[in-house]
Amino acid sequence: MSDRSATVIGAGLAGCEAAWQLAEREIHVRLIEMKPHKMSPAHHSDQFAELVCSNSFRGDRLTNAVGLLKEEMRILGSLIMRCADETKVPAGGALAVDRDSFSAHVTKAITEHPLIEQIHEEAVSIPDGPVIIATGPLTSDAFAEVIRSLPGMSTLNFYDAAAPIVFRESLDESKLFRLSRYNRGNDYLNAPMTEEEYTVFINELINAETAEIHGFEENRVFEGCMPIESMAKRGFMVPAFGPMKPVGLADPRTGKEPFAVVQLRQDNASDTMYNLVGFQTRLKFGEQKRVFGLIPGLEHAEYARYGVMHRNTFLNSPGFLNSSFEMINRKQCFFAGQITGVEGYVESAGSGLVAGMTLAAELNETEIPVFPSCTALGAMGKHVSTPNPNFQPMNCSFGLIDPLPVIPGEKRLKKKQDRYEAVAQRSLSCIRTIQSQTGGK
Ligand SMILES: Cc1cc2nc3c(=O)[nH]c(=O)nc-3n(C[C@H](O)[C@H](O)[C@H](O)COP(=O)(O)OP(=O)(O)OC[C@H]3O[C@@H](n4cnc5c(N)ncnc54)[C@H](O)[C@@H]3O)c2cc1C
Repeated sequence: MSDRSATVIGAGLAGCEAAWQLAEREIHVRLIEMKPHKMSPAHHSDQFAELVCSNSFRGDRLTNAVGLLKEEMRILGSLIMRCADETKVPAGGALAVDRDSFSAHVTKAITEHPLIEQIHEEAVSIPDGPVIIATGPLTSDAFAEVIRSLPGMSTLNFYDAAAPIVFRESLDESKLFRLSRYNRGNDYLNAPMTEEEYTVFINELINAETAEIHGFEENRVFEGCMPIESMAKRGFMVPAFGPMKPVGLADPRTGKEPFAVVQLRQDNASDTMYNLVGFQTRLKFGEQKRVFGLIPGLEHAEYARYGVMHRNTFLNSPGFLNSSFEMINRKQCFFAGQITGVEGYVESAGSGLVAGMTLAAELNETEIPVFPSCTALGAMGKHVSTPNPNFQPMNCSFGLIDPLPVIPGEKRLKKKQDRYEAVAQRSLSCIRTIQSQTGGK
């Protein structure tokens, strides 16, 4: 038995992946999971790596960022990807799984690993020594309080109320104008609307389908941050006096204030993503694309992240975690999964993989893997560790991964799919190098 050991708290997508990566590198793991004694409001099975909602791991092509992420994880020996591939069901270009079979495969692999010991209890303190905390978006209340009191912790969020974020290159900027309200600079992109356009938009908005509110997500939590569709339901002009107010935003092309305006604010340092200011929403994702596509300039908008309003415990990670998901103030204490500010099953497992590999290397005193931000795994690490006053959980997207460099004299690839393919190939070659330098069994 190995004399090097670590604790992993939470046997979800991230915790199982982290435990596996550690154990495969000869680290003895104590895996603490509160199920089945205590269940979060969304967990129902006694198996590990439970999929609490959809059975889809989303796109599986390399020209899709989450498809690239999956391939990186496969190369690095991911347990979650192996079990997902073993239990997949037909889903076109996506990877979907038989959820019970998937969880059963993960549970069996963890249970049969000789270096993983299972402890079925609720963690109510953080143990001394090397640890990875992966208790997820529905971390138990008592443990959330423990996390909240950690040194260096600025905020622990319990709800996620975010407006959609769109890729700049998908906007028709000929219909937008750049201006900050009252001429205080040029920081915002503004989509002006005529009265007719506003009327059509509001009618569609109030009739659009919204996502279901789970029993544990009481309505009252959303009062301080009202969804745009709820404002519109309160009165036709309410959005136009709220986030869509045109005051101080005269369109430079007409010299006049439009009837209403949608403001878009830069969302990342590389200026590739913009969020719709004040547009937090519970609309279903397809409805967001349809209804927000009525905003001039957003007809063909592609979404880096749809708006959401749901229960989600997550850290204000920038300044608290580094890009390997390790606490800046406490060496060998890592976080992994949705709690770090990544979003989605695959992203959660991916962060568990990075945390597990990194902690194993620290304990084994071998080369520490460094995931550059030209890879999907590295881009997620960069997202959670880069200072950002609007920090919000994010799915993996090409907007987060370093774009191809501009080489003077060389033509930029015209087609987006070709650019994504080139980004993916660059990333996979980098991941193969990391695997050859740091790989487990
Ligand atoms: C309601 C809901 C629906 C979602 N739907 C989707 C979806 O359809 N698709 C998608 O990609 N993502 C979805 N997500 C987001 C996210 O991808 C999943 O929540 C994902 O499971 C996160 O993985 P994780 O490992 O971080 O957490 P989890 O998979 O939730 O694992 C955390 C584990 O920690 C355990 N735990 C919690 N507190 C303690 C404690 N104190 N001591 C011991 N154990 C503890 C829990 O029992 C759980 O097993 C959803 C999230 C929620 C909340």
